[in-house]
Amino acid sequence: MDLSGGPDDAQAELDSVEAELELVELQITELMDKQAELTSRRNALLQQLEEACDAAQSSSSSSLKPSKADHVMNKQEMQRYDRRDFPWSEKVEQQLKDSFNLSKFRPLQLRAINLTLLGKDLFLVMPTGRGKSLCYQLPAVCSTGFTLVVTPLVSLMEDQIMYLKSIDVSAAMLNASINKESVKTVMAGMTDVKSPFKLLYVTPEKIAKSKLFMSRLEKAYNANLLSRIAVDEVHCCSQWGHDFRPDYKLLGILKRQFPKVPLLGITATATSSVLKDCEKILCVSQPITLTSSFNRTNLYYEVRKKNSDNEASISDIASLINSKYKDQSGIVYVFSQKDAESVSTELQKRDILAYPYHANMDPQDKSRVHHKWTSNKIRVVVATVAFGMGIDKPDVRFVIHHTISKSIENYYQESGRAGRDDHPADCIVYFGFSDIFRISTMVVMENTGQQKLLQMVDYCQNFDRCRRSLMAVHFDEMWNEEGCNQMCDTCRHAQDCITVDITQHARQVVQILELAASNNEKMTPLKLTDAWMGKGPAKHRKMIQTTTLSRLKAEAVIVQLLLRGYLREDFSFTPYTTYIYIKLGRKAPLLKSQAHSLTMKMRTTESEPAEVKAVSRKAKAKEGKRSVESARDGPPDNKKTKRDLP
Ligand SMILES: Nc1ncnc2c1ncn2[C@H]1C[C@H](O)[C@@H](COP(=O)(O)OP(=O)(O)OP(=O)(O)O)O1
Ligand SMILES: [Mg+2]
Ligand SMILES: [Zn+2]
Repeated sequence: MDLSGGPDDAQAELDSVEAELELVELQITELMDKQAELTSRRNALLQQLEEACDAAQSSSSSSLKPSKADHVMNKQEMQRYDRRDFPWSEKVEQQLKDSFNLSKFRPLQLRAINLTLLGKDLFLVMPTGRGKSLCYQLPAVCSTGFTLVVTPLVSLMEDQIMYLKSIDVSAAMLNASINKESVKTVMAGMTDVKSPFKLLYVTPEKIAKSKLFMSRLEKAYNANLLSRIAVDEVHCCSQWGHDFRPDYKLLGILKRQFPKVPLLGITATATSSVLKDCEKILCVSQPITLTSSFNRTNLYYEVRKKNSDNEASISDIASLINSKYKDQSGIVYVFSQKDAESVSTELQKRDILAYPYHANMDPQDKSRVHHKWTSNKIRVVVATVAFGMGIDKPDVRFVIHHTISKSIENYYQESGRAGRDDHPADCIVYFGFSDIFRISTMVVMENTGQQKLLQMVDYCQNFDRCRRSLMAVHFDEMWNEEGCNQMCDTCRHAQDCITVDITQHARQVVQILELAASNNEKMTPLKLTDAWMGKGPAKHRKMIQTTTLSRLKAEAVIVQLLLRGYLREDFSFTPYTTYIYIKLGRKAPLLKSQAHSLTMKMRTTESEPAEVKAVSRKAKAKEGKRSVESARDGPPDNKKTKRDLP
């Protein structure tokens, strides 16, 4: 080894080699991520092709195929459970009309009902508002004994019991608000061969904590009176589901103690990995999973930029409600209880009959608001997520998010309150930069909280892909772009979007953060944007290149850099609050390479500052070969600023 230049030179070269190695490793990681993404896409397509071939073969050949296990049946094999010649079919049809006053089944309902009546364990994944409850209510009415229904919320139970009473189906519930006398009556009814109720609703806590209840269940089981177990909102079993509830974890006892009773797990929002987890927790082996498309075809999805001025943002919402949705019923979702109070007051000031709803209100006040809204005495409920599962008003014409949801699953559930009568309805999110960080501090403790929030941000920041296609990813669904039918803003306004080169912008942001780090200064998202826009302290302005992008665009670039890993959030906890700072992400060093370039999609509807240039096809083709010259393509030197970075 030649150390003739002395140890200092060697050290300097070693540093530079190490820096370069780090860069190469990053590039390899990026390529490997891309490879994983493409491989998974290829596998999904191969599976789709295989299924299509299977289907073609089975319809063209009359010979019997070797029968597969039920839980891996393909679509054609599943169709035999849509028949109407089972021993119970006549009764099922009759009850559908006579008790439930419905004329026909919606997709998958009959299949689910036949499968559970055949005694199969079943997971049913169906979009919000599509009628999952019927899949256990109707079998309950057609079976001897009673169906045990596990439900996460007392309010859900009460709603269902109220509804069942109204159609003369006998149902009972056990929860903390039931008096001792009624508990006794219900417990006695569980083993009464005359079955005074067809459905018994309980919370998971009841099963986990009441030995008396478990012993009654056992008696009912031995007397063949426990006909079925339905676990509603089954995703609550899994830590990976968005509404995890610890007591759901103990429900495995049901299948272990009562193995002969068919179990029906129901949800609108479980991914396949969540379902696998639920399967383990509930101790069901290889249940049949019925999944209907998550797609609610009558819902129009749209994202709007939220005005950073609070008053103005509420005025935007109010004028929308007062014009497009005049006299119609809707929900405005907000971030906090405080927001629920203040936004509803502001909407009232603007002539909208709006009331707040949140977890901290008296139960009577909550049910009063719910009731008045259901009976159209008030038009708008301004609610936190407490107003969600089980809200079943058919004619909700709009669900507006004043603040983004904390995950796509949550958004799907919340927006799913709209249009349950199958008539068109709108789901609109107001997407604001500072809201991202408000929610971030709330979800920081959750294992996958940050990741899920960023997926929601990605949904909002996206301008070119169909909003439904982004949701499909979360429900493991293969998405065919035609399925949207122009029912989202990106499909409807696809032409309003261009690709812009943001490499130079990204470098400027990175430089600001490097400078801040060298001064031991922490940058909040607001401070970073201000500094970049030349609104920071004068001493900084001399040292950094400020941007001529509009604030909205500058924020969009920062969000994009966060989403792509060039920036990251960093949290600092005090006993009173959590602070959020922006730091360099793991991909930031890639920007050191002149060949590296970054693009993003932007809306053209807002006027474009000169330096954000659309990337032409030609330029894109050259992207791989970008060099020092293209780095000079950046913004013209801003007169106010001087480049003086270390
Ligand atoms: N076959 C049908 N025909 C017409 N309406 C139906 C049918 N089945 C159910 N419904 C109605 C009844 C309810 O008002 C509405 C929603 O049903 P429900 O069972 O509460 O939805 P869900 O449980 O799938 O939604 P969520 O996920 O929000 O709980 O649909
Ligand atoms: Mg339901
Ligand atoms: Zn679309």
